[in-house]
Amino acid sequence: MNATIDTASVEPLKVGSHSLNSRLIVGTGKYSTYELMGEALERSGTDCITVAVRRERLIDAEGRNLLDAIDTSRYTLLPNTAGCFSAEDAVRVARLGREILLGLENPGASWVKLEVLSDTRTLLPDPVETVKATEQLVADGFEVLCYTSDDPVVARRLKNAGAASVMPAGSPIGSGQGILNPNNIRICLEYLKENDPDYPVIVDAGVGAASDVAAAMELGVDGVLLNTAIAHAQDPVTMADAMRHACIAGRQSYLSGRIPKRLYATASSPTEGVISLKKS
Ligand SMILES: CC(=O)[C@@H](O)[C@H](O)COP(=O)(O)O
Repeated sequence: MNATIDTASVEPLKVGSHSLNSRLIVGTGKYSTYELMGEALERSGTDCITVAVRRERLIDAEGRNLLDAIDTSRYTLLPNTAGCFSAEDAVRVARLGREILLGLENPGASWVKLEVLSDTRTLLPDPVETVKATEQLVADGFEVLCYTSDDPVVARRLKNAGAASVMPAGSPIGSGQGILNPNNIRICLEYLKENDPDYPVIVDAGVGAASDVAAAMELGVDGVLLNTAIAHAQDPVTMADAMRHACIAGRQSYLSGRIPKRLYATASSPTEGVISLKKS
């Protein structure tokens, strides 16, 4: 199956100096085998995949390097700082990721997905450390994509700190709860796109099913980043396909302009000039 056909029907996603054909960014963790991961990534139609830079995520139990299992000429890699709990740690890991990707001559060397977590139970982002790390990484020349909560005030701070994209969570990482607070995402969009309609806002984390991706895209976000919903699906490859369709459908639906919701019905066929039955 050719996974590139549908992506032509939506405009590219622009983030900093990068232009992506698919609006879906897919993670590389949690797959039972590298082979399954490769097939799912291909079927998702993505051209951008995110990779955790920490050694324990790059090298598996058999000593195989994740990057050897990926066709790095096909995807833009987005290194991420998963597993970091302080700005200092995240900045160090981001720099390490840049060195690795420079070695691979992958365009992903210029950017980083910043995750600075507060604790292992919730994996919620630490807003103070995230802002601090963003400032340092921007000063160091990175294009920073910030994983954050759906708090609009923090989202605005991150943009003001120079983030190339702000990525509010739909719900906690790996929880599969979908978009818990669409109104907060709406306010994030309003704050972040004020005077800057092309500023990229990407929902990152919490997706459980394809309908969550479509719902996020219909809110007007520019893309979705997800991992667990594909990797832990009973059939990851078919779920990847569903995610691809949902992302495109959600974007098209958003751009088409939905009808307003009404309390009462409006008839689908004309009520005027019809050889009429008696009105009751
Ligand atoms: C892969 C990655 O970067 C995750 O930390 C990300 O936030 C995705 O979350 P889900 O696994 O909930 O899709």
